[in-house]
Amino acid sequence: MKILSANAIRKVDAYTIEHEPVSDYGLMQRAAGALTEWLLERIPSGTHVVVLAGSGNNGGDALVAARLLMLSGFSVSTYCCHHQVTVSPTCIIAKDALLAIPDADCKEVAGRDFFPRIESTDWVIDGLFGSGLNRPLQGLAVDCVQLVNRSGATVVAIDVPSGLPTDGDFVVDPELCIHATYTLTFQLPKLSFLFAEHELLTGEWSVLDIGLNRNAIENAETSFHMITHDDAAALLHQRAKFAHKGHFGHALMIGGSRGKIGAVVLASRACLHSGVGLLSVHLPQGGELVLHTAVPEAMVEADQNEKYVTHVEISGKHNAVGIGCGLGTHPQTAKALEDILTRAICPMVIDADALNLIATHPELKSLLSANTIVTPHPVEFDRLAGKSSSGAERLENARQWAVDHQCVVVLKGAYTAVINALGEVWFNSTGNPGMATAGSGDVLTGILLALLAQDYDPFDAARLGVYLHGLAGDLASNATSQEFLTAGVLIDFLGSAFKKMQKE
Ligand SMILES: NC(=O)C1=CN([C@@H]2O[C@H](COP(=O)(O)OP(=O)(O)OC[C@H]3O[C@@H](n4cnc5c(N)ncnc54)[C@H](O)[C@@H]3O)[C@@H](O)[C@H]2O)[C@@H](O)CC1
Ligand SMILES: Nc1ncnc2c1ncn2[C@@H]1O[C@H](COP(=O)(O)OP(=O)(O)O)[C@@H](O)[C@H]1O
Ligand SMILES: [K+]
Repeated sequence: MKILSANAIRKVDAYTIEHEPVSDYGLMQRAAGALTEWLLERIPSGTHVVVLAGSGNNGGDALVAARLLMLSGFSVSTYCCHHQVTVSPTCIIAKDALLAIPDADCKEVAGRDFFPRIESTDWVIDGLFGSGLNRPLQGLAVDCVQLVNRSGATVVAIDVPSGLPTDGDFVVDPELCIHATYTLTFQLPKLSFLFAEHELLTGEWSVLDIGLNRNAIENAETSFHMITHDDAAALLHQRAKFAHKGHFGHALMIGGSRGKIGAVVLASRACLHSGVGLLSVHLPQGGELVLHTAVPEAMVEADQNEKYVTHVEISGKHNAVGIGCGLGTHPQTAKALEDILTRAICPMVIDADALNLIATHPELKSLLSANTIVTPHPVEFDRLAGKSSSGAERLENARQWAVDHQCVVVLKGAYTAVINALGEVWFNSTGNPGMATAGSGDVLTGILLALLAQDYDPFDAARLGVYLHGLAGDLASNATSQEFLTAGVLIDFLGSAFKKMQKE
């Protein structure tokens, strides 16, 4: 699923109006119709609704919704905050249609004295600004936003919470933006909804289909996508009837240090449960018995050192290497990492402490082979690339890093971003906060290693892997709870996640 910029959406909008039997106002009615349908299923009957309409088409949507809610029997008070001298022609049509209803309550807000009174039991429909916002809010709009935010009312933002830039192209002061309970956005998700700092502003968001032209969407250029179930399912390889374990690769997992053997155990278990043919694990000698006991399916290559990894034999027998889980950052481990990066010729996934070592030994970056997968969480990424002051800035830095190092960057989070060496970004759509628990990143590394060993293209492996990982988390939390989720439980649900991806 594409994520389009405000500008691209405007073009799709215009194309739809030009090529389909629908006018500007017709499209607005469709949008407001979808919105009202959503609202009617949720607003308790008898609720007083306050509608705030700006002077653009977002305001027009709000005015059409106000009319539809009135016709459905709701008590609706509408306030027009015309922050511009020119009001959009479609917005004027919508307003005239509202005023044509007997008893329509529609007031102009000419200053603070005209502001509505908002009760905490009210529902507010925010149609002040949508995708046309091009700068931070000022003046009366700010006062209006703050009135809404302090009211305690349930707030439904149309398309985008007013004050939030659709593409995340400027940093928003939360005081200058609507804090929506729900955001109902049209047709496609918006980039700025995917940054952690905007959760307070968007609340729970969902996408409403308003039937914009499919061809126009297909032809629109963008670097941003969301991974859907169908996208991920299409990447899954089918297994041949006569396949044997040699067809599914021999992976080498390198990790663990004293006190952190569990990380490599989790990653190894996840790898074995993700279809790998053979798995060898290289870990400090002290962890050998633990690994044999916890993961009997794996072969163990113990390091000469008891507590940390110091030297790994890299041979041609391995199809993929994973390194980093619980690895520690001992100087001798840094040397071993340098040696591995120099000699390994197969695809690699690099996580956790291996990334921390690269951050403290930047000369190692030049040893990364093309299409290596790196899986930093935001703090690890900032160590690698320098601090970012916002989610949007970190995403841009990660794109640049992927291009500069010709790597696949998996920037982990609630909407994990998988970025290829061209700077194209695919955001994951599965997963939940139950996965914010120790070791869930190790599970991801195990999955990715298994897919690489099975000869998946690294960018495909990363997209499929993050989707499966999040899906396992969703299935686990639905069957138990987010609180109950541990990395081990996540592995237990990997089987069901793969099953959901297979063709019926
Ligand atoms: N694209 C679509 O698919 C559809 C869009 N519709 C609605 O149209 C909206 C976009 O409408 P518009 O392009 O008219 O834009 P808006 O209604 O978002 O904004 C109106 C105008 O305000 C001005 N403005 C921007 N930032 C400002 C600021 N900080 N202070 C004061 N003025 C500012 C701009 O000149 C902008 O054009 C969408 O968000 C959506 O709600 C729907 O009506 C129909 C379908
Ligand atoms: N709120 C969340 N929603 C969805 N996924 C999440 C959330 N929090 C964490 N995750 C996922 O869990 C994993 C955590 O990885 P990481 O921080 O490396 O954990 P650890 O170091 O404990 O193994 C990532 O894949 C991340 O995307
Ligand atoms: K809005």
